[in-house]
Amino acid sequence: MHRLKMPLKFPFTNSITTIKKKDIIITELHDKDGFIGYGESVAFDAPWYTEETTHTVEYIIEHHLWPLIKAQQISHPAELKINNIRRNHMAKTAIEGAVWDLFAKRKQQPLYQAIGGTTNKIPVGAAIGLQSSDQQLIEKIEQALQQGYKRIKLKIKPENDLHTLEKVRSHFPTTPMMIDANSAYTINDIEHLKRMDQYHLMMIEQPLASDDFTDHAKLQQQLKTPICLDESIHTLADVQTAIALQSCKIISIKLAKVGGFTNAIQIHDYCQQHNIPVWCGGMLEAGVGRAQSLALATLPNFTLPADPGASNRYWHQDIITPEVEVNNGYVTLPQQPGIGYQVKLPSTDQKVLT
Ligand SMILES: O=C(O)CCC(=O)c1ccccc1C(=O)O
Ligand SMILES: [Mg+2]
Repeated sequence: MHRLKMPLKFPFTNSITTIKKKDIIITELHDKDGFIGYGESVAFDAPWYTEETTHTVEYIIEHHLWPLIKAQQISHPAELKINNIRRNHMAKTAIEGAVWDLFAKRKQQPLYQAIGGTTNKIPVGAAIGLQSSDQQLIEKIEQALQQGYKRIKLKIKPENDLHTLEKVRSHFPTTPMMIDANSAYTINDIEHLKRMDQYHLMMIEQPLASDDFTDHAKLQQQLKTPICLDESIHTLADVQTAIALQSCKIISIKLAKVGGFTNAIQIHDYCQQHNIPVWCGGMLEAGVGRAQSLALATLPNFTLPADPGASNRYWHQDIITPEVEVNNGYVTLPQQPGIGYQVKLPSTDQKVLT
């Protein structure tokens, strides 16, 4: 486990918190033949998005996950038995992602192909945090469009939301645009939220609480704008509940939320069978997590642009070479085995588990 601290280029603010730096754990998994797989913990240092933090991830890996898996004999990553550890999906992803990378490298295959991806060209969008003024927000959107991003996701919160959308839409009347509330509203805001229908947004992400499938269903019934669930979705059972209750029309899948590729693929397939489009949300990932999220987004039902874009959007310097680049709104994944990028890590703060 490599422990890194990476400062963001600029603070990223949502309805709950402001992120200025990330504490990241990169896992490095060795096999007896000398192959190396990498995984990433995308947890934050506080439990505002899910219950996990960088510290709980480190603890669970060292004291529970690694002891559980180190003697397991598997011939495919889907055989990994980690379900007797409840939840802790970010910790599991940091290990499971490394197992998949190692597996793909052993097969001499790009990770995206190993998981069943069908293209290496992924449309990506830009997520823009809350800004201190509308003018600043307009400038940030303009910059992102100039960098080639084709869809814009705005963080919102109840104060000023309609006013801001009015301003943004008057500057960018046709840009594909969506908003993410990170649970800032309640069902009592239903009349207020209905007024957002006039801004022809692609979706509103997670307007209500993360465990509130019934109120999301009530809201979706009255809202033309599609609801996308993010924080509500941790398991296939969550997806089944959301679809059965019609709590949303779109689902955001993140590896870290659902405990890795095997679960993410299952969720993707279920959504595809039920005509629910999915897209790959971002977690301000460093290079390893970014490459893995983008690999996931090559599955065929990821039909909407992904969050994870260019490395240099968030980082002064990423931990992979080459860095992830965006050209004309697309990331093109390399054809090298595994994640396809070289990982370069400082040798300073690491813990060896045997
Ligand atoms: O560009 C990104 O990585 C996505 C930014 C983002 O919206 C986000 C970042 C960190 C945690 C949660 C979220 C979210 O989608 O809610
Ligand atoms: Mg979100």
